[in-house]
Amino acid sequence: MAKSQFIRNKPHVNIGTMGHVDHGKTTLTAAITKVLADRDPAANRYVAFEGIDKAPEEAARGITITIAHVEYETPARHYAHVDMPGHADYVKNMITGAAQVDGAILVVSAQDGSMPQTREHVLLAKRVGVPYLVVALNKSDAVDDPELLDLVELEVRELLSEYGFPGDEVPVVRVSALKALEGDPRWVGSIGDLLDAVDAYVPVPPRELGEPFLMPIENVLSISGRGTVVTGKVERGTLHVGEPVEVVGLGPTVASVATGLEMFGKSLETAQAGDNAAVLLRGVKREQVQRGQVVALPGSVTPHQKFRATMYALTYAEGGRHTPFEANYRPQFYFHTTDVSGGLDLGGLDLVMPGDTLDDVVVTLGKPVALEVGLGFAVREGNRTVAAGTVTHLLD
Ligand SMILES: Nc1nc2c(ncn2[C@@H]2O[C@H](COP(=O)(O)OP(=O)(O)OP(=O)(O)O)[C@@H](O)[C@H]2O)c(=O)[nH]1
Ligand SMILES: [Mg+2]
Repeated sequence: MAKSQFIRNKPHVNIGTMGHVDHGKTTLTAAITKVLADRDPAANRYVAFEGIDKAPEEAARGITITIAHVEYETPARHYAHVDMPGHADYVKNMITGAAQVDGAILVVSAQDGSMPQTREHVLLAKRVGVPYLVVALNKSDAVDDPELLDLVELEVRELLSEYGFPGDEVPVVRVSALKALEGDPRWVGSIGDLLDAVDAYVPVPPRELGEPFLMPIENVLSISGRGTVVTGKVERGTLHVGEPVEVVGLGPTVASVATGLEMFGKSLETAQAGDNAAVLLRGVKREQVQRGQVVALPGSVTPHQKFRATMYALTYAEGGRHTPFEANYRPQFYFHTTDVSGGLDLGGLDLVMPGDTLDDVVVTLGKPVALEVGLGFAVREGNRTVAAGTVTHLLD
């Protein structure tokens, strides 16, 4: 299959949209691709609203396109943009770092102002270390009174400052995603202003290119005539076509060689930290690999079932429980890209209240996972994230 080459001629930056339900995150994502495709059709493709949150059948063709990723280019940069489909996914993905972004666009409806999930997302962004936020004051077309817009802007700046972001400095851009999609020149210009603000305000982060290669698997595809392909975001290091890798966690470690690499459907010679890559694995059957494993430099990470950790139990206002949990608690532990069930030894405590921080708990997992000291995880019940933790010592 002849593929065009991915040209790494601009810095690559990962961003995403966050904000309260219905404030226009998906419409804005579509509008950004439209405005950029109109400006530079050679570099950009318009992705309509309907094409953004759902899994396209073309997943098998453009093998790197995982569900919610959209790519686009400004004159300065190449962006991968993630539009989280729902609140629960958002919280889970943020807290585990699965959707680690270099910056985020906080979408706030100018009609409604800051709402509960706006606050919750700002708090989580701070807690998980999203370094930069840019505010899109969306639906500005629907507010006639400029003083009202000023008021909403002030309120958002205060909210940001309350959670430790530089509320006075953060760019706040008044946009209308809907009118920009309809081609209204004034509002098309507003999307341009927003992109300029993102280009200028969100720096290109240092990438850990010298570290051992690691990519948590998000998706597994079998491409007829080629073999098994795994996709995910490269967390660190670099991988060249032809290099050996191991697939680690959840079952026996699988040794393979990366015989092909792609990004957004274009072939790559080298995948590197920050890329949303697809890796073609030589001699691996589809059933041998799964979401939740990692692709790593051989010998660099090992599977473990037992570890010590620090943990923070989310409050009800942060989306956590409103009741404490007790000894013998058996929730799900979300690592990298998947849940594994396990037990929590509270080290003599009887109860953990929402809002508590625990310095030393022991977790025993039902299955081995590729673990390292410093790795973050979420503790979940059903779809709800109730706690967040960090691995401090590996035991077994
Ligand atoms: N007037 C006006 N309406 C808008 C604008 N942007 C989005 N909308 C409308 O707001 C509604 C919600 O938009 P979405 O883009 O689905 O919002 P969302 O934040 O992605 O919503 P969830 O994914 O459900 O959290 C839709 O009916 C949009 O047409 C805008 O700039 N102006
Ligand atoms: Mg949406």
